[in-house]
Amino acid sequence: MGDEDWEAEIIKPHMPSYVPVFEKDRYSSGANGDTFNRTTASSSEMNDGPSRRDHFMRGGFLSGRSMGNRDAGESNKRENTSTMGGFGVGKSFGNRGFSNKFEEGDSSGFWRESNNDCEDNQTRNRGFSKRGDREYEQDEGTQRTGGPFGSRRPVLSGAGNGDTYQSRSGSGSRRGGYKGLNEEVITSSGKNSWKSEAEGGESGDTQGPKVTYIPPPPPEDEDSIFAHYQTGINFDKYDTILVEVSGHDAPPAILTFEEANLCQTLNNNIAKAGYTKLTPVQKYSIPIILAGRDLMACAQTGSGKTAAFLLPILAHMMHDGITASRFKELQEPECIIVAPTRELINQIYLEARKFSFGTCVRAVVIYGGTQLGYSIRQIVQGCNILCATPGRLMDIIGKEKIGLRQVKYLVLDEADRMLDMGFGPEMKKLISCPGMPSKEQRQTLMFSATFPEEIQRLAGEFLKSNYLFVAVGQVGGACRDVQQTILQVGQYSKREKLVEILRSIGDERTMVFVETKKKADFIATFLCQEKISTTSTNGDREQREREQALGDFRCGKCPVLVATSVAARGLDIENVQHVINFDLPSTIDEYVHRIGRTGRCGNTGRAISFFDPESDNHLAQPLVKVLSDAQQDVPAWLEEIAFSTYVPGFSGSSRGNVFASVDTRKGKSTLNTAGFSSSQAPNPVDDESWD
Ligand SMILES: Nc1ncnc2c1ncn2[C@@H]1O[C@H](COP(=O)(O)OP(=O)(O)OP(=O)(O)O)[C@@H](O)[C@H]1O
Repeated sequence: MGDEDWEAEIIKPHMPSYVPVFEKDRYSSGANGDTFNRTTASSSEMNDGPSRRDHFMRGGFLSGRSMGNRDAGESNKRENTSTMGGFGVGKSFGNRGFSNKFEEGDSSGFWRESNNDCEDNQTRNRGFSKRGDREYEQDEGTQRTGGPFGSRRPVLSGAGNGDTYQSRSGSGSRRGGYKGLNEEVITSSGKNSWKSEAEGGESGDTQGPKVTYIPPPPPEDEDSIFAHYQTGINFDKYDTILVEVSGHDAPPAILTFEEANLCQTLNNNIAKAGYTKLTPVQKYSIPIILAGRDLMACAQTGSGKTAAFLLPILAHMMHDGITASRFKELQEPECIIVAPTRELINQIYLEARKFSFGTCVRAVVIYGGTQLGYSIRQIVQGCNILCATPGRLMDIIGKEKIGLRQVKYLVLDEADRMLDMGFGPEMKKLISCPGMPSKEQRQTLMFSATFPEEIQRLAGEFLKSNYLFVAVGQVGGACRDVQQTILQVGQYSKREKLVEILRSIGDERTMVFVETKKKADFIATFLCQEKISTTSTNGDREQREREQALGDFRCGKCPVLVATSVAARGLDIENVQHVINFDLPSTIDEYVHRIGRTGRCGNTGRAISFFDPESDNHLAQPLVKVLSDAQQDVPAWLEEIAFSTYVPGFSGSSRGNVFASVDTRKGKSTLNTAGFSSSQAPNPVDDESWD
């Protein structure tokens, strides 16, 4: 595939100038061989017949009927030349503009490692994230070795940034905004130095253009604040999901919002938000948080975890009174919420703003890729709930724009991500910051749909020893409202298959996940060329572009969003009916989060994943488990691959890398058919295990 002519494939489409230019030699070797005009799907894909392997049944894999998406027709509903320009609204790609040099004048040592938000951290993960964000690792690989598109040079032309190659940094750093520990900059003095995005951006450091982006303010009218989508037909089925609470003296669950005894304003806001009934995670978490207990809660994607922590925190704040006022010079928020991506933290902020509507509680959001001065101005106007991505939060703390002494609630959303090798060090620094109340003095709350055991152990450092653990359904399990299909598609057939599926889908909103940032751009351009209205978001795009892309997708202007894992977690977008894993992620947890962008809040959705036996075999076994546990059909060929790559002891015992099946304090566990655990041996949380 080395001599594919990529330029020939990306013939100048009738698109606005914003679409990135793909230079021939930068894609020419096409290492992934993703040839556009190939016609045949993998023949094995046609063979996923109903045969079953008894050994899999014995091995704990449930079998269903074979499946496969054969119904992808040739409908051309998506064809719409007038919308081709959906991808890439705004400026050209690549000219990201933050300094990646860290010459922080702040004295504290930890600033040396401070960095920016989610993706900054994810970028920083490259090379040492245990859980592997292929987007970033792959991108770095691309820089070094030619990567999936066979380029030795940066792929997207960066207007004006010169694309200076730095040996240890990924593309993101050059394009601004995505730097991290591995983005060392050698200063003129010859010393290594580190500079936060904010520093570079605000100080006008020559390493990159200033970050001047000020996000548009969200609509202020009540209708917009309380806009919501309808719960789906399966919302009531949530009641049948089993819940396990572990830890001592757990308060009983509540069954209705009334039982929570919230103040009238909160109740009004809940009603205006269209919430009439609690979801299981809310039934259990709200009383636990109201009782002042620390909590680690794990519940399926789209099942209302955000309100599960926001409502009781707000209730406490309303009850106890708040101290922050717009007239105070140093703002001291009572609550800090952190999440791994800019878009997700913005979404959480909007939820906080909704539920605190008409109260004296003021929520503020700050995240990377926006002007630091803007973040500061938001804070100084009064800040009770600070929603932040980690990098921007540490920048603001370092600049002494907030004090931490009043922090009573620390929330880690997508907590397993926040504690992994990428963000974990940052979080550890946060809890060690001067003024931050100790874990005994604050309430710490962690939420996610996945919670690997090793991450649960790390969490002990953040939580009081008597924290409660709530598991709704199967921890790490996929949402059952998502119909999952795995197709065997070799890398050379993926694009053709994607187009076939998208054409059969018509205008239904679809998220397409790919492995690398550059591939996201490329596939989006390719789809536009195919007259499928598409936009794209990934860590190489400027924040303004990311928000524009998400906005275009949300409002339906572009029904297809091509994204990297940056969009895998937390995003709650109405009416996403399909998720397509063009590339499977490197971990099964990421798969669970990705497909959770559809099938939310009782609605149904579909997820189609391209399984490439050349690269995805390591996922066969966990995939079979996830499919089986979610009562989905398991293709025979997938079982076969899973069996041939069988790892003894995998099934349910030491998930570690597969399922955090239970509260780790209970020891190794097995899952019964209902998805609940039985403890076998004590394995207390190891407070010392963080390193
Ligand atoms: N009790 C409820 N009644 C009606 N709608 C609800 C209720 N709770 C939450 N929702 C809605 O359900 C959707 C999903 O909620 P949310 O984003 O909090 O899910 P989540 O569990 O955090 O998902 P993820 O794991 O993907 O982050 C949101 O639109 C939210 O407003």
